[in-house]
Amino acid sequence: MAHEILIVDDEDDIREQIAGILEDEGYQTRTAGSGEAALEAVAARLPSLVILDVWLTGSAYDGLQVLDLLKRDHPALQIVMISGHGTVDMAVNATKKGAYDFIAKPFQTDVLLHTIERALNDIKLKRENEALKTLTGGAEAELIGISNAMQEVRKTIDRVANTDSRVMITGPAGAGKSAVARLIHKRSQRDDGPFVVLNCATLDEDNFEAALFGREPNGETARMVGLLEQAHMGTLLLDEVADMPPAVQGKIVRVLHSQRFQRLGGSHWVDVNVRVLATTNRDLQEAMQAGQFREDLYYRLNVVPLTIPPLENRRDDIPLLAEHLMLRSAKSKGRAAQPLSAEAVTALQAHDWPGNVWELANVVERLLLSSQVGEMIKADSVAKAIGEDGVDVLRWERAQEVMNQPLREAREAFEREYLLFHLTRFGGNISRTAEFVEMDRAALHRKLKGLGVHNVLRGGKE
Ligand SMILES: Nc1ncnc2c1ncn2[C@@H]1O[C@H](COP(=O)(O)OP(=O)(O)OP(=O)(O)O)[C@@H](O)[C@H]1O
Repeated sequence: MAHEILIVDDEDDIREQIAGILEDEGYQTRTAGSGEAALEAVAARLPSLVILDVWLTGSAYDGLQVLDLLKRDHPALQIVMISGHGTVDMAVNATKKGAYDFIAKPFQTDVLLHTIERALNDIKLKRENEALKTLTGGAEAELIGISNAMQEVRKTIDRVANTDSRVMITGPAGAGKSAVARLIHKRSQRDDGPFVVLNCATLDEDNFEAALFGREPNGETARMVGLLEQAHMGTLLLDEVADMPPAVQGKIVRVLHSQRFQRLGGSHWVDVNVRVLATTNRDLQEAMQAGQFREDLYYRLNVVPLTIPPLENRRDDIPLLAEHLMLRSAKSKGRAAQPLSAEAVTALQAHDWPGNVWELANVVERLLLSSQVGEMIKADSVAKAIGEDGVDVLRWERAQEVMNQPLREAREAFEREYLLFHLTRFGGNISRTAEFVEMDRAALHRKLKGLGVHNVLRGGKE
């Protein structure tokens, strides 16, 4: 995807000259002749980078003030300053205020191009580092699997990744839907743009629209840039899209049609260029029939349907997945990976994995942590690691305690243990737990609160 660069200079011919140079290099450009026009242009649509003249005659704001204002609202925006009267002081001041670099006029074309390239590469690196940091949360774009089902999934990815088609990824919790979405982004020409995830299951209705569309500043709150805008030139994943509140569903249909929207409290239109992918673990046909999911949104999102079967229906994938997850765990824990014996792999293949790859990842991590360095992992350790969740939480002493309580308290104690067990099993993820215990997410939240175990979720993933 071509990067879009905003050029801010009060001199028409310099603006045009820079725009010409950049367009020849394949960049898209926009121009602004004053500080005010620059602020408006950025508010209308976030560019990849801004080239900003320090001296803006006839403007209410000079370049350094514009720099301040842009950095305040968009800390990650890269800004390269230019000036005809560059002094070292000015350059130092600008970089202290957050400018990426400072170029003195008259500048050579290759200096300008090199600086821009460096700035854009830095953005990409930063994003990759962020992705790496969340590696254990599933942010890598790697898809292991040799089963027929996964080969089909991979074929579909190959076919659609490099188009702008919307893809609806369906499958049970932990099957790898987000992993597939990341791979689609990684393989697309939007690869150097952002990959932004909107988790529809965790946002409450009141904050949903602000998170998605952003908010103009008012007396109390600063401007907030929504996820839709953050995904400009990249991909937005609507994770667990069935949980999107009905009012937002209607709004997003319009955005998908027009690629523009208004921030909350705002009146101007923000144009975005975003590819949208969605995941769901619910049957959307059913949700539509129940009046919980809009038909028009369904048809807009379901351009390419892609289904990931549960792990128990593709046991061929388990050996390679286990090995991959072992390496991943070992890396994140700073330990050496431990070899799995053939019997251990067979034992892993025999289990049904209701929590799918998440559960497999948990068990593999437990095997790693409980084994001695260099020790071959055996089948009985696997059986123990799989069963351990239950033994850990529902301990016999506690069961005896429960037996001595009146029914109401015993039931509460059981419910608490039961839900904690499944929450632990699903890494603190409410949506996945709710799906497994067959409860509505909101009802599960209320139940946990009622049982006084809501706090264990703090810091847990949703
Ligand atoms: N085929 C795969 N190859 C490698 N890693 C995988 C694969 N499938 C899943 N994973 C890993 O397993 C974990 C769960 O996968 P992911 O988050 O993509 O599942 P999901 O279906 O989106 O589940 P949920 O919506 O419940 O989070 C992640 O850490 C992911 O990286």
